[in-house]
Amino acid sequence: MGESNMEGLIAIFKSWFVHTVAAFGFLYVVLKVFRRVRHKYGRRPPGPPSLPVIGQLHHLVSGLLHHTLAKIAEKYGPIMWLELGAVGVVVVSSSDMAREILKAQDHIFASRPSTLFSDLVLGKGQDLAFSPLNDHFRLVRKVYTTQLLSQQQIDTFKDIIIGGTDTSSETIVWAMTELLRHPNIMERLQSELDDVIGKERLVEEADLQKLEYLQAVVKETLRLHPGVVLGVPHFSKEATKVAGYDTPANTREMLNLYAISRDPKVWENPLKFDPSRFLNSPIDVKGQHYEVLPFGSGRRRCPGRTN
Ligand code: HEM
Repeated sequence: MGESNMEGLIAIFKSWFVHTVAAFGFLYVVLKVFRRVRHKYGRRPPGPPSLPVIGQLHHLVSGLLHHTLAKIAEKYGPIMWLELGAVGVVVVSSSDMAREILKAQDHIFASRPSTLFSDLVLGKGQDLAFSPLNDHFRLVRKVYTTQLLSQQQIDTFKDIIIGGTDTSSETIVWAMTELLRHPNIMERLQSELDDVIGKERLVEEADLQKLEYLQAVVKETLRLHPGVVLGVPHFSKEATKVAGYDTPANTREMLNLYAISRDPKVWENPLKFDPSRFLNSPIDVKGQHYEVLPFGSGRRRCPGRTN
């Protein structure tokens, strides 16, 4: 091998060496930056592709929000991370994830976000529904449940309580709609009322225990048509982990109550209005069973829910 060939080989080796070292150096820096970013933001729940500035807002512009979110969840799973402009939102669409948020980590997720509406109209979290989780909340909640919503007070204030009028009347309208759509169910309900109450008097609260089928009709109505389809937004001040994913501090949580109670993995024939699924079933709608949560659950569950 001539001297010039040898020099050529050395030059190639040097250039290869320099490039390899540079490539490793670059990789090292990239990994360091990636690690730092990952450390800061963690492993977020999955979600649809986002755009600069608006985040994932463009996925939500058409259709009803709870329908759209249910559709997106079919692809990305029961816990999703959405950035709506500058606002980070965790969207929950299954009973297992709801149990995690409303039970296992209720102490972290039980606050409420401040919104323009709650600040301007409701006086910066002074009302119960939008109060952050603080001493004021605990006091108002106690007064609400022990004084304002005691049976005696309900009888007095029945017509002036604003919080639940829309939800309650909507539920009645949905029940009537489903009964008109299903004459056989209407007949069965009428025959229960005839047997237990008769035709001479109206139903009283004390009768409800004996009206099993009526209770099942109400539960099935609330399952298919929860009055507050996306619940009231929750807010977490602390960073935490849910199902192995990192959720950062100052995040809103949206519970798609509509999607949860129509989950085909939990409910057989979920779109069918069938009150008999609640007969002889331990599943109730009061917030202990995460398969159906029309009143939410945990610290922020609806205080207007009666027994
Ligand atoms: C069918 C009727 C109703 C439905 C479906 C319903 C549903 C709900 C839901 C889903 C929540 C949010 C729970 C959560 O954040 O986890 C809620 C909260 C609330 N509801 Fe109801 N509700 C109904 C009737 C009522 C009535 C009659 C009242 C008042 C008398 C009422 C007062 C409230 C209040 C004050 C909150 C906020 C509680 C808090 O943030 O601590 N609701 N309701």
